Amino acid sequence: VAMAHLAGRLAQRWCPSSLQVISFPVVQLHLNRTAMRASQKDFENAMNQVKLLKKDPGNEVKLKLYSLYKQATEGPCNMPKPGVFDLINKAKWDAWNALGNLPKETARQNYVDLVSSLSSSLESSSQVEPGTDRKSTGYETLMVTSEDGITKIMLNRPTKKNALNVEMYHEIMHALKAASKDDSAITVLTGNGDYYSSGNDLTNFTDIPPGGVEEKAKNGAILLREFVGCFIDFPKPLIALVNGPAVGISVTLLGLFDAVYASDRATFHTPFSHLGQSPEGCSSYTFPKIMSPAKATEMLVFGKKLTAGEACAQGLVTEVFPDSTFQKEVWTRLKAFAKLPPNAMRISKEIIRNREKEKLHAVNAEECSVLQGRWLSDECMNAVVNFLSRKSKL
Ligand SMILES: CCCCCCCCCCC/C=C/C(=O)SCCNC(=O)CCNC(=O)[C@H](O)C(C)(C)COP(=O)(O)OP(=O)(O)OC[C@H]1O[C@@H](n2cnc3c(N)ncnc32)[C@H](O)[C@@H]1OP(=O)(O)O
Repeated sequence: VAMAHLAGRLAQRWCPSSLQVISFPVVQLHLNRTAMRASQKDFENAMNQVKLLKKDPGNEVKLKLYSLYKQATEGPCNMPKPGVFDLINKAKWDAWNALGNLPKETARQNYVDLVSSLSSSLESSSQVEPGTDRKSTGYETLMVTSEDGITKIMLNRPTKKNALNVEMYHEIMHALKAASKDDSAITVLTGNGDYYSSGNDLTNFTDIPPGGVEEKAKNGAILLREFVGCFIDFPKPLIALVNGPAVGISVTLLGLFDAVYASDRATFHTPFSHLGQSPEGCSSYTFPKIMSPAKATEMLVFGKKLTAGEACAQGLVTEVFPDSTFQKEVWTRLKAFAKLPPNAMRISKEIIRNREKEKLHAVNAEECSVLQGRWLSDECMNAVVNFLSRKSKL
């Protein structure tokens, strides 16, 4: 009740004059002209574009804009944390602080990318006919952009370390289906902020439907099976850019990608036993094949966290880059890949992957069915309650 009350107060304070939060970074603009770089002009243009947005992009996006602006202009957050009752400033501080040591240049680029995706999605969503699926143009939990033959799907809940809530599972499936049909040659999945993803959002376990926990677990297994199925069936080269730590399902899915590039800040952690759960994303099959059964056991059963270097040595990661040059180096490479003949790439992927597809779908079905049982276990319920009660979320 207290949380709902706080959320209501936040919404009341933020909703009225649509762009209240995003106007803040704009009026506080103090450009450090001596530090100008190539993208400074884009950054300034993006700030102007923000003022012209016709629709309110929502509080989560406005906080994102605010935090990227602060990171791009001032660097990592070193302000004292506002008190718990200073709700708006605390939310802003949290968003900025969540960016950790994200370099100023990357923050500036992310700000520009975010504004560009907003401008196109909010403009075109105002043109869609009534009844058209709004998610084909605007996403709540993702930033999807397509240029230079590359569709980029960016997980966009940085203040929650890009944890996958139910909406995000649906939006990723939607984005993958759209990317499989668009005219891009390759598709990239990455994370916004300091994390790639912290895996399944543990609050997914909290809203229990009238049918009780059994119904919840059954629906969860159906959703998970469909979600992983989209990765198994994805027809174009699918590349993960692991920009920071990855946890749980965001790690296991990597076995279904065609290439995995990681920043040296990334770590790979699958604490399934700690959570009373079991492996998914076909990792019970792909990981032993990729890295040997014993190494897979260390990760999937004992929850050993790997550095990017270790994950690369074990074949889960294709190549590791220093964080400071990660974005520049991988995007140069991806742009070159995207110029290759797209049909040849699809066909080559097909021949590499297709003979495994049936097996992967069977593994996926089995893993989901086992997890459905785990979600009802005391071990799992206790672990989720422990996480959520850590900060009085229950
Ligand atoms: C029956 C249910 C059906 C469900 C629907 C289908 C589900 C399919 C499920 C597929 C199976 C997937 C399995 C997994 O992925 S297992 C892995 C789950 N993830 C975790 O256990 C990670 C939990 N998070 C953490 O340990 C830490 O947050 C982390 C180490 C990632 C970062 O720590 P740090 O101290 O740096 O930051 P905070 O903890 O303060 O995090 C910032 C805020 O983000 C929230 N957060 C982060 N991760 C999650 C998460 N996974 N779930 C929910 N919330 C998360 C965190 O609470 C903070 O929020 P506040 O600022 O509001 O406090």
